[in-house]
Amino acid sequence: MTAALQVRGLTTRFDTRAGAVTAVNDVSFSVDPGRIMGLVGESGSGKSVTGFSILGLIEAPGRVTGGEVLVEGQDLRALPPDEMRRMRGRKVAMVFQDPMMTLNPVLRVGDQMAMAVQVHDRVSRRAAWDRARSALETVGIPAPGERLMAYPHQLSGGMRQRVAIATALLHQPAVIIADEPTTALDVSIQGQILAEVRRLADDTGTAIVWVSHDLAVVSSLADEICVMYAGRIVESGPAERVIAAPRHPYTRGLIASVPSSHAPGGRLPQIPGSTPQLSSLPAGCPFRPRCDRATDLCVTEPPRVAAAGRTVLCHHPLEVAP
Ligand SMILES: Nc1ncnc2c1ncn2[C@@H]1O[C@H](COP(=O)(O)OP(=O)(O)OP(=O)(O)O)[C@@H](O)[C@H]1O
Repeated sequence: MTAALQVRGLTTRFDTRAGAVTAVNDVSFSVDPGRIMGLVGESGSGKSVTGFSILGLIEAPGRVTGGEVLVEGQDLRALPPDEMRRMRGRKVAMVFQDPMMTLNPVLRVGDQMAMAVQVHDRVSRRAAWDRARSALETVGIPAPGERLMAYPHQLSGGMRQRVAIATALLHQPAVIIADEPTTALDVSIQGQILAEVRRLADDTGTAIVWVSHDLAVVSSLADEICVMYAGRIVESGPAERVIAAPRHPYTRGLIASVPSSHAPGGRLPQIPGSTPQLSSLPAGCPFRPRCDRATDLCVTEPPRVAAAGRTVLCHHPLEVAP
């Protein structure tokens, strides 16, 4: 099976006053059709920059300096800018934390979704509205005909985010990059949307990259997980295995700090220290100053991939029972 999305060696740098920083450093992963990949890590780890880099949306002072982004086998980075624009929205779509990044406040939902259809496809207005209606149905919006007539401000936050997801679905893209789309919503609405997203991946075969700092959300939704730290993927693998038996000390720390993994009222352990400044990363392993397993080797040598079948960027990965 051709992967819906294959990212190889993606590297993105920003030229800042403090010097050049590598916000995305040799990132590789692939997502098959209908699968959901959760990209997790603390704030500043490079998740959003990864998403924007895939979509070719990095602007100065940033630049994608290397790597390949294959969508259904086609390298987006090799496309001329106008073809890349055509791919965006059609083959690869993005959903943001704030749905108003996608929605136009002065247009009815139906009008703007129909316009989004007609940007790429020459179909009648009627056919475009029909497609908008069925996209709303796909994300579980009740009474879609009424919602099409509404303006965005007449909808609840959860409903607006569903409309943004439906808009991303209009052209049946191979890949959707969703950047913290449920973070601003209350927990029950978030749960409903996550269930719809799971169903739409299964039903439509769209591959989804779900960017989140919230490991609890990602573990309930994703098939695979990639954990980012300081611009690198430090651990990746099937979601249930990564959660049940993390091998990177950073992943273990993230899991331990998820509230649901503890008795109510108990104090949550936090990973000591804070995320490093990309402009002044320590030599060796960037996680070393926060790691209780670090040795002299970690001070001098950057870690390499240390496990077969599962990526773990660590000199001293945790052992797991076979
Ligand atoms: N416009 C920019 N100029 C300079 N550096 C940038 C810029 N955008 C991002 N960076 C660098 O890239 C790093 C990663 O940012 P990114 O937004 O991808 O983090 P994130 O993991 O998505 O965090 P969050 O969850 O807070 O959005 C930042 O810490 C910063 O060093």
